[in-house]
Amino acid sequence: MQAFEATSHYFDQAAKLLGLSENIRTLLVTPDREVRVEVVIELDSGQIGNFIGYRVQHDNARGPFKGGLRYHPHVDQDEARSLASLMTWKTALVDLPFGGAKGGINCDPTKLSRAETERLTRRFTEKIHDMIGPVKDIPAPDMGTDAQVMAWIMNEYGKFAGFTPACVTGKPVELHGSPGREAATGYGVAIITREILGRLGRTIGGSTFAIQGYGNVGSYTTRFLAEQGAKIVAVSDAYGAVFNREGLDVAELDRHVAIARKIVGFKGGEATTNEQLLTMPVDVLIPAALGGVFDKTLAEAVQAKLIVEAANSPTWPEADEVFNARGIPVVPDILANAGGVIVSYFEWVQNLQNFRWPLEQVQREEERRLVDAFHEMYDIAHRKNITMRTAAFYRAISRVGRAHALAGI
Ligand SMILES: NC(=O)C1=CN([C@@H]2O[C@H](COP(=O)(O)OP(=O)(O)OC[C@H]3O[C@@H](n4cnc5c(N)ncnc54)[C@H](O)[C@@H]3O)[C@@H](O)[C@H]2O)C=CC1
Ligand SMILES: O=C(O)CCC(=O)C(=O)O
Repeated sequence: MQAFEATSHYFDQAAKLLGLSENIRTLLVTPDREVRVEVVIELDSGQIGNFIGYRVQHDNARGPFKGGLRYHPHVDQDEARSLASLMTWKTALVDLPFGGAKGGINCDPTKLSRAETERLTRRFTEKIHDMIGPVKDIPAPDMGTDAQVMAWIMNEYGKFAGFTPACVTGKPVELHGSPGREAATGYGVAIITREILGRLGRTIGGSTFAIQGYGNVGSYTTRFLAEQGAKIVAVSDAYGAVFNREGLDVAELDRHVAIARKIVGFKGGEATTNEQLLTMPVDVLIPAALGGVFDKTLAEAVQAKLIVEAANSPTWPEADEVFNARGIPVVPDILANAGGVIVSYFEWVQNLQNFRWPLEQVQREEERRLVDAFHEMYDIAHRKNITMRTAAFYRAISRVGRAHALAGI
């Protein structure tokens, strides 16, 4: 099974409950537009570097296409299609006036210099500039990209369209970005974790956590949970993992990562592996790195009592069934990590209005939207006796379906 098939499987589970006809299901599941471009740059060595970039625009019934750009060696058309579809359901679930898109470049950003990354980003923007823009499609950061990459996109896009900060979100705060966007996804994961634990009669302070991935999402999630008294017993990145039964000192860990650029070598815990981290006996397991992490075998070995999907698509459908059968609740990606796109929406609004919101307002509004969406989803799941994932898709599909019906074809 490939990524888009997995996302479509989750879509189908909820679409059946909604009683949608085959034609409407096809309309909702099929991407609107898919672009694949060759991106050729000169490498620092003087050699030519050939890369392939993608942008998939899934659905725009509720507003402009919206979604991140990923720089990673696994990026391909199918992954972009799957992630674009997830963005449609994510923006609808938290009721943003956007559709869904996703894209990226098949490359290893850890092997590119800053100058090479800039040339790659500018050339990719040049290739797709006619399909993006503030009322068409608004990219944002995802794995392997950050505020600097977004600044280059804004600058390159401006060469074609004039000064247009709302063409991309997740920009540096000094360059029309929003306060709170960098931390927004992790901040949201911590809020959602607090809410689900509350529903289960538990607290962040009384729970242990293992977190896979220590990039933007994983590290901010860890910090916000630690601030609320969480015992973080294990974290990992692409190079390895660290474990401390008594709880890691997160401030110390951050000091180590700031210098070493990786978790490996941190003295405040024992070295361990990603595989061990995923099967540790913790209260809450938070995948915050790649997709496709949990297959059936791993799902059977997981000992956590709750999973909060900070990463996109970490769970294959057969693993989802195992978690369900084992009574392990899974908070789905399209809600758990929606804080990022919520604050992207605030950034877009601020850019369109040439106005700046303070951080407190951004965080307050992010929290309100997430808390409302969480309890709405949780209540649907409870009432209909379905998983939180199916309830989330159910709510999102009904909103997108209604928009299509009202707009007409
Ligand atoms: N950046 C954002 O605002 C949002 C990101 N997401 C999702 O969150 C996930 C992480 O994204 P970011 O934190 O932005 O990426 P990032 O590039 O900042 O960090 C990725 C982290 O994952 C680690 N990693 C990579 N391969 C790994 C492996 N095999 N095992 C363990 N760790 C591994 C990397 O070393 C790094 O620590 C992705 O699934 C992304 O789609 C979702 C919503 C918004
Ligand atoms: O902030 C955004 O527009 C999208 C972030 C993203 O790619 C995601 O939520 O998966």
